[in-house]
Amino acid sequence: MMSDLNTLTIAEARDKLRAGEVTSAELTEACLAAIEGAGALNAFVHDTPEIARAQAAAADARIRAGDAPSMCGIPLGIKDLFCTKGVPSQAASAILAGFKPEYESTVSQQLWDAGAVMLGKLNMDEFAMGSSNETSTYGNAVNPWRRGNDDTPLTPGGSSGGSAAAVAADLCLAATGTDTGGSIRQPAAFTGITGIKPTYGRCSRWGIVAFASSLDQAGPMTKSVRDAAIMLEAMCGHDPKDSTSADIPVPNFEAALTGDIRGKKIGIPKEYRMEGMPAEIEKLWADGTAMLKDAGAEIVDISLPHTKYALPAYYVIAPAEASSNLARYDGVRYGHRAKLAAGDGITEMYEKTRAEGFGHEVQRRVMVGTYVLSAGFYDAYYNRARKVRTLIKKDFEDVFAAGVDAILTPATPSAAFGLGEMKDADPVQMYLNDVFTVTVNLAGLPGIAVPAGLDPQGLPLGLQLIGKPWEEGELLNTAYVLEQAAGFVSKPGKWW
Ligand SMILES: NC(=O)C[C@H](N)C(=O)O
Repeated sequence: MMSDLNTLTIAEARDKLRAGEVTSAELTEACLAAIEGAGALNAFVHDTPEIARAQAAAADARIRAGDAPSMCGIPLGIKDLFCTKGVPSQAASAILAGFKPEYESTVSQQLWDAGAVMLGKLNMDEFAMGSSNETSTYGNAVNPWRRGNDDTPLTPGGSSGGSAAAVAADLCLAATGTDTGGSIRQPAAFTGITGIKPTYGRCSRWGIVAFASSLDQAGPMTKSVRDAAIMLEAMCGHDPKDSTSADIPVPNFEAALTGDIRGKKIGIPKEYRMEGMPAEIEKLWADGTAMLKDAGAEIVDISLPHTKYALPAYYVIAPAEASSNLARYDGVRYGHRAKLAAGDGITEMYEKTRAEGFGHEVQRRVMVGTYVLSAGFYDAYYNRARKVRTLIKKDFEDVFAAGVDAILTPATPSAAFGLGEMKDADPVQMYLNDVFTVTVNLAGLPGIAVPAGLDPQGLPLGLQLIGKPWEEGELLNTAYVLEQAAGFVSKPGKWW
């Protein structure tokens, strides 16, 4: 058996599987062994080796029979936010302790139908609320990257931190993530991997635990842009069970990777040049711009004037929707119910259950959300935020209407930070991580993070490309050009 099969990309593994050079069973065992040796990363929170071995055997039979879709036999990790039938699906929350869904999310079902293999469930921020994975009931996942020889543990980002850590550390070939305000792109950037949030409506949200329904989207987290194209195609498509899922044909995204972006217009938005932006982020952005220019793209300065209102609008709209979505966790239907004292009634049951079951960040969002939706404040906060959202969307529409094909920005305002460094600080500090990513969710656009360089301490940095709605193929192709030009091949040194 070849060694290090877990380090393969999806595309490499697919070609070897089809050529009969490896089996899915071998790939799966390599990943299971890698997971077993990576407890220190706390990336996988429920392993499913029996399911993995059975799916791998079925995939091998399919491949032998000549029926090998691209994802067939590929071992994956699944974010704990996806409901997986009979397998704990807790959204990293104590309130869903013991919850094993009776059904499978549409996205994960599509992956299994395509022959992919489930290795287990991945750590995340509780209900996807956070940017460091520190709000998880399982404790945080750890970034496999370190600053030089400094062994300070770093965050893998959030909320899809377990997915990012697992892919970066080669515990799986790829993973699913979800992105409400940056949860795929920020952890991808922090761990040197690729993550795409497709257009809102591309992937079905059915069976994915809801956080903020008008913003949530699923997407792949992978070791390359090609892998993102392959896996995204298997994840998206119309689903009548989700009314927001779009009935739009799914193209062959891999075929879009021509590497030719000559004549494409790339916009550089001046509002993303924040005051006090670290020099390494400035440099990364300038380098990325030069790479696209060298590849034949036309670089244009653009303005997205309402950008500065995006973060406040997001942190009104997302909590508002969360407070409504999370009302269902009441101690009655599933998950945790608090022990009651004699004389406690239903109100005490709700109060105690929710106080015990939800972590602090989730409680904060439920309170903020309830406040901004309350009768006296609805117009001042929620309605105003919705109007701002419309303006942000229009900023992008205007730029695309003027001929811009894609927009280049940094993915995050910094490299990965130390665990614990921001946790107890002002929550707004944590929210600032999302400053470059939330606009994309508010406007419903596709956005991709591509690793493009290292900071002076050797940590990965990512660039973000934002595309036109439903043009993921074009976006992936531009990202592919950036990836090839940046030539990011670094891997974290193994310490775990
Ligand atoms: N879910 C996300 O996209 C993460 C974002 N940082 C949030 O806390 O809302």
